[in-house]
Amino acid sequence: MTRTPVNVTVTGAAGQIGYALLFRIASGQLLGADVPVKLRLLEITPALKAAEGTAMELDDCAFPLLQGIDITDDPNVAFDGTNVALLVGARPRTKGMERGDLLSANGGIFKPQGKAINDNAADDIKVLVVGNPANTNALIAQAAAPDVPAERFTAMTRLDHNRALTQLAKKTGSTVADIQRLTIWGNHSATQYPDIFHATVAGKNAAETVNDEKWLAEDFIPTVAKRGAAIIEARGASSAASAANAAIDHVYTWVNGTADGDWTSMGIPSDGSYGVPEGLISSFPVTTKDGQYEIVQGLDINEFSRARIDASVKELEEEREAVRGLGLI
Ligand SMILES: NC(=O)c1ccc[n+]([C@@H]2O[C@H](COP(=O)([O-])OP(=O)(O)OC[C@H]3O[C@@H](n4cnc5c(N)ncnc54)[C@H](O)[C@@H]3O)[C@@H](O)[C@H]2O)c1
Ligand SMILES: O=C(O)C[C@H](O)C(=O)O
Repeated sequence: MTRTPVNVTVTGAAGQIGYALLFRIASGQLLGADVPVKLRLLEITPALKAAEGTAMELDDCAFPLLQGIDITDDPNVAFDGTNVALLVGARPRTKGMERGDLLSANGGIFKPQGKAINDNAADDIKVLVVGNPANTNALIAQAAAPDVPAERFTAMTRLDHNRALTQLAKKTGSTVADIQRLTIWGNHSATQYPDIFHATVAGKNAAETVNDEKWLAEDFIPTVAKRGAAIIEARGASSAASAANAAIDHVYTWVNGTADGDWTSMGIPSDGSYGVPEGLISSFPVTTKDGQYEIVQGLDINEFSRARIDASVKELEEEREAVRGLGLI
């Protein structure tokens, strides 16, 4: 039976992440190896020609699942009938900046895009915000889309999750496949909290296996939280292939489900769980099934974790106040 193609919109399609992302979407890695896709590429006018070049290369791959590519600088066209929207297009930070420094530069992009999603997208729209500061940009887009269920707007902390998996695997001499139930809490920023207290390595509690609070506080957490800056320092440009990979992972897991007994991390609107004020888009441990996610409930949060979750949530509240002040929500 022929399946109806899923419309996938990628903003910032001519950028670094766009280039690493589009070919993987078209090859079936975003939604599944049997799901045909139509791509919509949104760019600013001066970058349309570059986006056309990428589309030519997509054509030249002859991907069996790719059933069309539209390129536009009009958000209303880009989000028309869209089922999955990847909001990547935004200015990346450069050396010495924090992601929050991008609030006013990038915040203005997400309000009109949120409105265009509200007015044009398909009823089952799922949105992933990658452009930084991702959590608060997701909040801005969501606020501009009152007709779309709030929980469809998510922000990417899967890159942080993947970074934490690898650091923990290295420390414990295991592989990432041995690790389950790791959590990123809070903001995709230097205040984020990668939590290993509920994680397992080969079935054993990760924090007990590591048994080294100094490493946790002084090595693991800062390495994960500041990895984006370390990549910028090393590459002279922000992460691109690993960010695209995380975007693929985020949507694939949202649509296709988490493995039994495991969970993942997603930036999602808080329902008040774990003391995170309702409505803030904060990272939580989530399970997914049938295209829906649920926050993992009932985890014991120790003092070490509580202080760090609270600090990141405080930053999210400050960002929310800042964008309120800018009239973006
Ligand atoms: N959440 C994460 O984990 C994560 C990881 C890596 C990068 N990022 C962020 O992703 C964003 C993109 O990074 P990049 O390296 O691809 O940047 P880039 O500069 O290479 O590309 C950005 C693209 O967005 C386009 N763009 C700008 N305004 C737009 C608009 N209004 N509509 C559509 N397109 C628009 C630009 O023309 C450019 O082609 C940055 O904000 C970066 O900080 C987030
Ligand atoms: O750090 C950045 O500015 C880019 C991205 O958010 C990352 O985490 O690599």
